[in-house]
Amino acid sequence: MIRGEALCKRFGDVTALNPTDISIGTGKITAIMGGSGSGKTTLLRLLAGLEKPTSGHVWYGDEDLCTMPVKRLYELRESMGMLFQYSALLNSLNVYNNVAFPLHEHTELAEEVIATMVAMKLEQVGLRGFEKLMPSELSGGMAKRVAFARAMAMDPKIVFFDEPTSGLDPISAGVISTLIQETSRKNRMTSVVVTHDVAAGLAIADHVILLWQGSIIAEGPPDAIRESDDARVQQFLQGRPDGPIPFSRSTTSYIDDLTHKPGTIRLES
Ligand SMILES: Nc1ncnc2c1ncn2[C@@H]1O[C@H](COP(=O)(O)OP(=O)(O)OP(=O)(O)O)[C@@H](O)[C@H]1O
Repeated sequence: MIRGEALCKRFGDVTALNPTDISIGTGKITAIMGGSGSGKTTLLRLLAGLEKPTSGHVWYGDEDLCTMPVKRLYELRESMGMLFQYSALLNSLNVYNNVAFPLHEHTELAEEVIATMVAMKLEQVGLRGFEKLMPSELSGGMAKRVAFARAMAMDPKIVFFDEPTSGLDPISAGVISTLIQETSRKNRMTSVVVTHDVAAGLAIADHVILLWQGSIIAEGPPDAIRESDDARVQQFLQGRPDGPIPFSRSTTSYIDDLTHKPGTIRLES
């Protein structure tokens, strides 16, 4: 179980995440959803230990990620996989070496063992036989699948996915969602998925967390979220432009900005 306790993150004047308590169930898929700028990626990065909270704790069992020695953090990272929005493949390495990268970095395994493991991971994502291609020769969907294979290379216990389906056509997005779901179930893997894709999030998750302006406004199993009577939740689920969630995030008066009143944005002269 991963547990965020009073987790809070501020960037200067911006509060990305208000103090938040959150539990991520072991072996479950948790989808973190919410509008743009609601704090999803910030929460994911805090849970993965990629960002330090302004205050609060991230507990992995009884160990606090935020205060543990760096050596222990690196050990823990070896049991984590990450798949980011922009695949982040290493451009100078072919598909084989991209997938093998964590195995080369973190293990002493013989190359033939690594080759077997890479073949298994590429088979899982339907790309066995594409080992020699370079990232520049892959479509967006293929690159995501290679990134998925790489994230799975070390058979992680926990995987963090940040917008795994963004920018993909519906079929490629469906392939990635199915891979997340099947791999999580088969390997009893803990998955945390940040997504804008409401349908995919609700379809694959065991538990959904819905954020708005840095706070959790709803959480629970997908059915409970679907049936929520919170107007903000329904506006988000239905993708309606009008409702309690405003389109504009500006806090200053438009007229004041246009007339350059003191305290509003000014152009450099
Ligand atoms: N490194 C940073 N420096 C300053 N502000 C940041 C930084 N990262 C995030 N923020 C701010 O924190 C808030 C939450 O950002 P975050 O990226 O977590 O939102 P999000 O829900 O993932 O948005 P999106 O879906 O658009 O990616 C936003 O107002 C954003 O501008």
